[in-house]
Amino acid sequence: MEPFVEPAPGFVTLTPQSLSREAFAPFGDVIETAGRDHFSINDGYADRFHNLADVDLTEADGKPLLSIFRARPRPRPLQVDMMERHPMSSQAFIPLSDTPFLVLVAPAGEAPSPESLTLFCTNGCQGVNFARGVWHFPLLVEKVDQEFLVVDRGGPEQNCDLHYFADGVRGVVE
Ligand SMILES: NC(=O)N[C@@H](O)C(=O)O
Ligand code: NI
Repeated sequence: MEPFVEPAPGFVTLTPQSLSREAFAPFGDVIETAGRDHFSINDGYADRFHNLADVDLTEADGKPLLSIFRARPRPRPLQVDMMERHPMSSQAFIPLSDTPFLVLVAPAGEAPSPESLTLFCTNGCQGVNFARGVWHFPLLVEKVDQEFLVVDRGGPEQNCDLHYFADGVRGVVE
């Protein structure tokens, strides 16, 4: 797959905003228990926070996959030179430790511009589910390796489009 090449170099410094269900709604779901409906199960010995994300994995007989990613911190300042998307499915990242991480996204649709990037920081108790086609930068963990439960789609199709900016954009957190 030939990567897209952004015609005009962009240069933005990205400042993270706190992740919230409302702010992230254009990009997918926030996976958390705070403020979410739940009901008692197992004779009262557990609460079920039910159906927290739109898990969209069955396009063209896709197979739901459950994996663990161990992400390592990237050098800072981060040169954001690309974004990716999955046109056939959603992709969820649920942290296995209560450590904040960064989430860099752009709306689904045409190739992202530097100006269309939005950077979030989680509170350590949140995961995210990228809706189908939403542009995102690969996992951005802060200072230490961090593991995530990942729920995404398996199948023979090419389900990962890459978009490269012309000269990259600098930013994220120094
Ligand atoms: N490459 C891979 O399996 N995962 C990416 O899609 C990602 O968003 O981390
Ligand atoms: Ni991805």
